[in-house]
Amino acid sequence: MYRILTLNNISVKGLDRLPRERFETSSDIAHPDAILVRSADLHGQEIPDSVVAIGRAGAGVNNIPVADMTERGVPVFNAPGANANAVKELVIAGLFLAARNICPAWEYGRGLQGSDAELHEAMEANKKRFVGFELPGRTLGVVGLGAIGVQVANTARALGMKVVGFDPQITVDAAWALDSGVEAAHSVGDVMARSDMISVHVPLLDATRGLINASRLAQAREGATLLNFSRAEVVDEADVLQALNEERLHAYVCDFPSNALKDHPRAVTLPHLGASTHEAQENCAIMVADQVRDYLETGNVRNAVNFPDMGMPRSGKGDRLCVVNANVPNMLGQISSLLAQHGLNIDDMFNKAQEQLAYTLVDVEGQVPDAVAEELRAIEGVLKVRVIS
Ligand SMILES: NC(=O)C1=CN([C@@H]2O[C@H](COP(=O)(O)OP(=O)(O)OC[C@H]3O[C@@H](n4cnc5c(N)ncnc54)[C@H](O)[C@@H]3O)[C@@H](O)[C@H]2O)C=CC1
Ligand SMILES: O=C(O)C(=O)COP(=O)(O)O
Repeated sequence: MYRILTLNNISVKGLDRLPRERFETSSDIAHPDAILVRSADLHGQEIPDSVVAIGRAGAGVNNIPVADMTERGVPVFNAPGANANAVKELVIAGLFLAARNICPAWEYGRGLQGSDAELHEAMEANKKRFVGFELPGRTLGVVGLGAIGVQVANTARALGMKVVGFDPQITVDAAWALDSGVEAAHSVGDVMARSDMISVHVPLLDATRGLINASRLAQAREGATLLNFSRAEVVDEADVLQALNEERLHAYVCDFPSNALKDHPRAVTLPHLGASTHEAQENCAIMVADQVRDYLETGNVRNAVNFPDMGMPRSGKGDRLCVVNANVPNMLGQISSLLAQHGLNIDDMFNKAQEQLAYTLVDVEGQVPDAVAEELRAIEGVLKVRVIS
């Protein structure tokens, strides 16, 4: 029986992928084999030694201590693209919110008082305060052309916008998926300078913290709109507030309220709703539950941010050894010699490395005694050993 600790609401459609006879899932489990999580912050929390996998039912993994998990030989899975449409739809809504001044106009409408005739007179007299602009012909700048950025760029093109995009590490798949009318910018500053509206879709990393700051905002067009549905920290909040107050920015639409921002008349702060659709929650939970289940039951890896993708069919004759080790010379040699010393014949073997870590699947003929697994664990550089019967 595998024990899965769930933090946050994980869609039941995902949990249903874990058969009850082999998986116990609960928000209260001691010594779990795996953790399923959404946005709960695991930094500084004790992650039990029993944990061999973490699944993030979503895209961003900045709430998980990935480097620590890598050192422990624990893969961190996510669900790339599974919530991209949901985020894209909210970003497109954000373009309209800003372009047509919908939030302040709605607030004005709600604040009207008097008879219907008085309301009518007041609104007709005041609607000029909320005159907006239309999207066709305007330029949207997209920073980060991954799963979400590509969809935002393509939809903006379909709405008649010009689009410029910047992503120094765009994948071949993303480049193929991108509308051919999207123009390449050569830096974030270039995006800022060429765009009427800018939307940021990068992960939160040391390199992207404060990516949009005073100097980048100084490169933006007068009256530009900034949208941030990635992470609050990607944008320097004080610098954005200053740009809003100096009316250099028309609006800031984001998914991250703060005390400084939430009441600003030209900030729209949604409560981290980007992925909050039934569809996205289900897609993410199903994808990540399948991946974690596969890893626990077969050792195969799909979509781990810190492990190489690996799949090897079971040879069917004996146990499977899953060894996570440092990516240094002679690890495979040591593993196979130790198995040979104990008379364990290797039936099939697959090894792949990613950065400082390597992962090895070994199907042996017969069973791997506990003592052999312990000897493997004692090899310097071996981080994790599992035996799957
Ligand atoms: N508001 C919400 O509810 C949600 C927020 N997100 C956030 O959006 C982020 C992006 O999500 P996806 O598009 O699914 O991820 P992704 O991994 O498919 O795309 C991210 C892209 O950003 C690019 N990138 C990294 N550093 C960059 C830089 N300095 N300049 C330009 N591009 C850079 C990468 O090369 C990659 O192509 C997530 O990491 C997460 O933080 C994701 C889903 C929901
Ligand atoms: O997928 C992401 O990165 C998100 O930010 C979505 O977060 P959530 O799962 O809605 O708490």
